[in-house]
Amino acid sequence: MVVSVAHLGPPGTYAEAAALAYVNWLNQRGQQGLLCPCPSIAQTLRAAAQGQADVAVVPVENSVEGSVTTTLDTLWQLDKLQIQQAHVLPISHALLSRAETLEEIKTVYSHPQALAQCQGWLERFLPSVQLVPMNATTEALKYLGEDKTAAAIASSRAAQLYHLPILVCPINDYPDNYTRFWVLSLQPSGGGSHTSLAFSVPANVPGALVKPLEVFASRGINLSRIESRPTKRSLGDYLFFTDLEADAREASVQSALKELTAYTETLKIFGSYSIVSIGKL
Ligand SMILES: O=C(O)C(=O)Cc1ccccc1
Repeated sequence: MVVSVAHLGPPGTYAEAAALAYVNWLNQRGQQGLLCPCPSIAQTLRAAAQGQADVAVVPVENSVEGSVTTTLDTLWQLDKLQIQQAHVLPISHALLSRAETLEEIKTVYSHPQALAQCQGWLERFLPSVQLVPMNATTEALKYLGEDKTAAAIASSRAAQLYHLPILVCPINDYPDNYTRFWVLSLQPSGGGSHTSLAFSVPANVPGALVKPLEVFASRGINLSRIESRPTKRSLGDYLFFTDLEADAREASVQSALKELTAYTETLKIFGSYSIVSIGKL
């Protein structure tokens, strides 16, 4: 069987690199993967949720810029996708352009995460350019051939794919720049070292968050991340995305999740999975 793997396109994105890492992992187990580029992160997740692709590979968190909020918000809405794996990828950004010098550049295109991860470099070396956010780091690359005043922030792999010169690399503000990607599908997750879930609390009262957290603390279950997102119902009303350093099949986690339902309004469990690291770490 060929596994179709939806990811943020056009080809050459960091999400595609993560999807390729997953396809490699499949190949080592005698399976084939087929890459399916999608126009946005939300559409990537929907492709898997609606069965147009077998799995979706999406960025979820960056070590410098934090959460990829579209991923968290779409996952909460879609409900039924389960995390199969996490991949951690080192991210090295390059400035791609047909310009010969930095002085010629008037516009820089990229994904908002990439623009944010290079903001210090951009302020220092290109303080007057117009920064244009795109759906993906590679979205503007096909236009760079015609316009010498345009540049884009993307990977060196993207530069090769689109036959574009690299003017400067790396340009990310922090050398230790990593992004975590999730591989999700409609299949039940296979278990592993981490469990991700999200919940809303019944009322905005003192202790509304302490109680759910105590459920884990009292059982010695470590949380590796907690991230709040607006419920979009009213100002100050939040969802809490939480990662546990434990497998949901462990008895202590099972009993914690059972108790948690008493202190939460809606609880969604996105599954237990292992983390695969790629490249230098
Ligand atoms: O646009 C891309 O290439 C993506 O995969 C999104 C992204 C952007 C910057 C860092 C990590 C992921």
